[in-house]
Amino acid sequence: MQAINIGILGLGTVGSGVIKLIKDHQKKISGITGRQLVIKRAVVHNPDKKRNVDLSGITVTTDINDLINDPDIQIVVEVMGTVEIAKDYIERLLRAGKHIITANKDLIAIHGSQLAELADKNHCDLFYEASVAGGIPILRTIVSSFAADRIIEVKGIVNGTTNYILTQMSQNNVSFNEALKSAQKLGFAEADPTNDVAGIDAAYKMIILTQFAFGMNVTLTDIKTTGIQKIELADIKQAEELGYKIKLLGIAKLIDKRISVSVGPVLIPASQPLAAVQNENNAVLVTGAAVGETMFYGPGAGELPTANSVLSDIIAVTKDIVMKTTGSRFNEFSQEGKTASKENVFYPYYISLKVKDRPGQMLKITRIMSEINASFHLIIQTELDEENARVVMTTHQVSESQLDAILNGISKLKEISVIAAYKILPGQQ
Ligand SMILES: NC(=O)C1=CN([C@@H]2O[C@H](COP(=O)(O)OP(=O)(O)OC[C@H]3O[C@@H](n4cnc5c(N)ncnc54)[C@H](OP(=O)(O)O)[C@@H]3O)[C@@H](O)[C@H]2O)C=CC1
Ligand SMILES: N[C@@H](CC=O)C(=O)O
Repeated sequence: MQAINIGILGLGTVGSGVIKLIKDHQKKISGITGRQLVIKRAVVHNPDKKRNVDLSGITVTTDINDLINDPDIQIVVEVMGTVEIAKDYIERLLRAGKHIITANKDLIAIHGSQLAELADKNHCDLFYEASVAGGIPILRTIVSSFAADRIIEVKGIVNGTTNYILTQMSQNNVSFNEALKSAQKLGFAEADPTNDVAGIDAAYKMIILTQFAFGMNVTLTDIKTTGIQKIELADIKQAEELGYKIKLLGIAKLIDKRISVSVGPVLIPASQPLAAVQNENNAVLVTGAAVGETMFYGPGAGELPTANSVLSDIIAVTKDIVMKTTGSRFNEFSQEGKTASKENVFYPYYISLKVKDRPGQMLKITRIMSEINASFHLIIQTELDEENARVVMTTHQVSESQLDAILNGISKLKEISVIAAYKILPGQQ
């Protein structure tokens, strides 16, 4: 049987998983593609590192030129991370005619369009199924199964690390730092987890989902992004008492033909399927004008689930090579898009405050709210100590600009500080 020789950049969590899956499932893959997949070379940072994967038959190097200049290598899998170095390597590999598969959402969210053009020019495939929601095959599903529908909204839990941390805090009373450490040990977190906890990783994934679902390009600056670093256990518990789970949620939706994308902690009614998504699992809800609401659920991070998505890309490229159809874009959908203005994006909110010298303070907040025609749904006050109370209020629907005005007004009050202001997803608790 003819071989397809593959190069791999990175032998960490995902790279090791790719090698294991190719070894374990070779017979099935050969049966489907008519080719034997051979990992020929790997590029790493430290070639002397002990690895928990069988590397027999693979030449390990630190020099990208060993892959670029090897005429036998047809496909290169980039699972090393970074933006600028990965971009430089991939550009050189594409110019050398190698097909590229990457799990790197940072790179695709920032430079995806440019790389897709270069891939076109060189008649190469550029696929990145693993870059969004790890093991859930969401990108190819949107491309193929939603091709005829008009997508109205895509929302989901698209970061495994933060969902793992929130689950551990809520169910096992584990501290934020301890939960983050376990997520790192289990291979869910990025090499530097800052982007995970700050919501940036989820925002990158929402950029890619927005391109696939709406054909529109947005950038990080278009996305209001809030992380989970400041979430307090008291708010997680308070939300639960009110019938909600707090999850880091990405939401992309069309409002009057304009796109609104946000990432942040959101209160989800406990009866909603998204509220039941635990640990490193992800879920993406795609709402189409014709099909209605659909949900895709599965592991959003981790060695083998992510490797499975990479393998689905490898198989797609291999089939294209066999059929001589390489060079078509992963996502062909593209249209002009403008971002929705803050006046037009409405949600109810959960606002948690620390209030000193209580008498009279609530009146000041009521005044701020009534000045902009906003109203409370409920107010709960709990004692923190002799001087301070935690006041939690939920609002009726307010626009993002009204919310800004409320928070801005409160920030001018000496006695009150804002602990949290999170969207509430409408629905039955
Ligand atoms: N982990 C996960 O669950 C998921 C990860 N991803 C994405 O997949 C990619 C890889 O993630 P993951 O496997 O977790 O990362 P790891 O940190 O576990 O592994 C990174 C690998 O890349 C190598 N590497 C890093 N920088 C360089 C460099 N400059 N030159 C050569 N080699 C380099 C490292 O070498 P060495 O081992 O020698 O240090 C290591 O083998 C990232 O883009 C990530 O965002 C996507 C979905 C899920
Ligand atoms: N760090 C990411 C890995 C997958 O994309 C996450 O936690 O989701």
